[in-house]
Amino acid sequence: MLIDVVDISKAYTQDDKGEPEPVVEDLSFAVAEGEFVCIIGPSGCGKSTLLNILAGFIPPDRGTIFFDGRRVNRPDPERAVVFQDATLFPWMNLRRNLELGLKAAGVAKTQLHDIVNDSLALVDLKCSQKAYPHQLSGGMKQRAALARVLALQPRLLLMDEPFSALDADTREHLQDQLLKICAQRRQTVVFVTHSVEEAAYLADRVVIMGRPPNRCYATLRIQRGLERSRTDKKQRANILRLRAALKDFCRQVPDGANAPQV
Ligand SMILES: Nc1ncnc2c1ncn2[C@@H]1O[C@H](COP(=O)(O)OP(=O)(O)OP(=O)(O)O)[C@@H](O)[C@H]1O
Repeated sequence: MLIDVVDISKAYTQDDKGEPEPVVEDLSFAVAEGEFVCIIGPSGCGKSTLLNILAGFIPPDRGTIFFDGRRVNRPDPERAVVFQDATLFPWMNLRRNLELGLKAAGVAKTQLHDIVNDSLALVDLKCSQKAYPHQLSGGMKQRAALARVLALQPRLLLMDEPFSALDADTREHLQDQLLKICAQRRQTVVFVTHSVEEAAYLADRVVIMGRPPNRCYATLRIQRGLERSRTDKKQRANILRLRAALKDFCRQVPDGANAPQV
């Protein structure tokens, strides 16, 4: 397994005097190399917290994350993150934005040109390399943010609702582009989304997180035919199973119960 999440828990204190409120509790799952795993769950259930722990931005209070057998305890370009808002530097054109991340990662100057070209080509943005962020549409900015991260050739791509601010057509186009890139690179992805349809379309497996205080977790393997479809019978069944699991998870469940595989 590329990632092993072992019994992690995280609590936050909302003010200085209050008791820490658990956000993630005793969560375990694993992700294989090349697998696409989506995380879904109701608002506030700790999806972004989990992603930040996987990225090494924040430590869990208990439990451990292993990445390729090594304990995760700090951020690393091997585990790159794409956020909901494309955080591009507005005073730099696209090419410069991509170069900056590569320079910070210590990539040699002689390699920059080719890596940036390849990464922009992957997301169909080579023609816009001289454009500044304010000259790009929302979808183009998000593709640029993806290109910047792909340029680093991360072994794990962590994505926090990267397409949620986009219109439906752009979103579907980017989903397909991402899947194409993942197939080309055998990219491992952990992708947070609110959308059951998005999770069912993109994921090989979905981790479902329940709502506090009585939380539980389960994983669901997505069933599909040879071709991915947004509408076929298997896909409709996946969506229904995910919806049913989420509905269950938003209800009160027995304290500490860890749900079985859905
Ligand atoms: N740094 C922090 N300090 C205190 N509380 C926090 C902090 N970060 C998150 N929280 C709280 O932890 C809970 C989970 O937040 P998180 O953003 O992980 O949930 P989420 O499932 O990603 O939510 P959403 O779907 O709405 O984005 C929320 O109640 C939030 O207010």
